[in-house]
Amino acid sequence: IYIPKATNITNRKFPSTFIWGAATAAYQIEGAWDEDGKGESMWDRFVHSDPTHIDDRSTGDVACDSYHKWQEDIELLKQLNVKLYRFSVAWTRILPTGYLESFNQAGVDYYVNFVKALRAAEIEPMVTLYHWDLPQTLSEQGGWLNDSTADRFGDYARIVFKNLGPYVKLWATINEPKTTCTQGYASGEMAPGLKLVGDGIYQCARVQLLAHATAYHIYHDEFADQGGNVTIVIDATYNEPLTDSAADAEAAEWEFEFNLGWYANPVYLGDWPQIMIDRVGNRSKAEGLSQSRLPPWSKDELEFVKGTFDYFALNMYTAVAVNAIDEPPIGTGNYYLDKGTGTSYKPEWTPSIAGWLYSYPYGMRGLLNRVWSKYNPGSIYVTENGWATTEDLNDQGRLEYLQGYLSNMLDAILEDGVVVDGYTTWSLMDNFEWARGYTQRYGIIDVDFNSPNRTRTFKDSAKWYSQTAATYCLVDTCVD
Ligand SMILES: CCCCCCCCCCCCC/C=C/[C@@H](O)[C@@H](N)CO[C@@H]1O[C@H](CO)[C@H](O)[C@H](O)[C@H]1O
Repeated sequence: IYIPKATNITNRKFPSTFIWGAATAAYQIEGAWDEDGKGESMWDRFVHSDPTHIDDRSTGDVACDSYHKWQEDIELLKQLNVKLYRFSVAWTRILPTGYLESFNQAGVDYYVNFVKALRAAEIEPMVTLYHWDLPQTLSEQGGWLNDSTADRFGDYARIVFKNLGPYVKLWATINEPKTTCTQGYASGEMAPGLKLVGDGIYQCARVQLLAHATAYHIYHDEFADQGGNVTIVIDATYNEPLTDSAADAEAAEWEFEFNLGWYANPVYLGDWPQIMIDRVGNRSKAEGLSQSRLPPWSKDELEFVKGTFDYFALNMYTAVAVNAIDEPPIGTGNYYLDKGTGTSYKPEWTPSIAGWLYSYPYGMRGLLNRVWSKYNPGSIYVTENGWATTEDLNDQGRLEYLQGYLSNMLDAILEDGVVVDGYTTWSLMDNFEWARGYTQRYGIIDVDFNSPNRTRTFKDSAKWYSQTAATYCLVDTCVD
């Protein structure tokens, strides 16, 4: 793949208050899948039950071995000059079955030691409570289709808040609920591998939002004295109309609402986006259903979910070109048909080795502006942003992607007045990339998965990022 040089990189400095960071997730880096009392998660079951679920037949059983190498990881963060580390807690280390009776002190001790060590290194922990590794026991009872999973999530969140809370000020409840619902409960590409693209996909969204709100209220009702901030992590694309037509502009708006709005609207504004209520409702009715496949909220639920944010956590990687299409035929209910849009990528955007990820740096500025003006969140953290490559220490393509996206982020901050307080690049190091196994690398630090030691080596992008985090400058020399 030819990757052109990024152009027009700003030589202005980031504000001195901006926080540079890196991100990971428990299942993708920890390994030690059954050690020290940890229970089985739905990802453990997914990879073990059928190796063909994963492109290279690999697992996260060992991954980066960060469960044992966490002190080394903190040294890497220090060398990177970052002041923020976003990582996730494995639910099954704390509650191996998801139920309180299975409480595992060793899991709590592990993470308490970890956040204490981060603080000692002057690195702020940003803790994600759930990054896709649901306890298998709960998954067998319906997982994110079962309303009671929201209560189990509350039980788990309370334990983590109580024990880690003295050391943590930034919390994220659930990572990318949309990806779980679309790929775990609809395409079946991710755990738990279900294909419920008509109704389960919508119920999954509802239960995850209830779980998020449950944790948010527990924090603010019971642990307000800790003074931290809680939100949900939502992933989004920048949706650019394919052409200048009014129809494509409207389609891009629908695409936005059926993706980001699906999760952000209930939390930031209240209720599902109106276009989803209308389109799924009308299509459900035409299918002869008595109720919309998009489950309506009760009045109490609406109030419970609305306003459950202290900042906006945004995962942003790619842009998508959107076009209007003829109304899809009524038949079997399907989220993708409900959406009523066509998606593609523009030829001038640069492809990565991941089929879904194209580089269009302006998309970062465009999306930040949209999120800022639509949801008025007060503060945004970009909690994931990164580039897929094969294994390569000379990752100039990643460096240029990050430079371009961060340059546009700075334009949003300085030119447009968007408040972006911090950034955690995806990822600190190469890791288990879900259904892609180890075939796609997102780390700025290389991990040698063939060595028992899981040797870590700075790539070119990590060298550049550590300089940037130290100087607040994306190029060699900046003006103040
Ligand atoms: C002929 C062309 C057809 C084009 C079809 C276009 C379809 C557009 C679909 C856009 C899909 C965007 C999906 C984006 C998903 C990401 O936000 C999500 N995968 C990111 O999740 C994080 O990914 C990281 C790297 O993949 C990492 O794995 C992390 O754990 C995730 O949180």
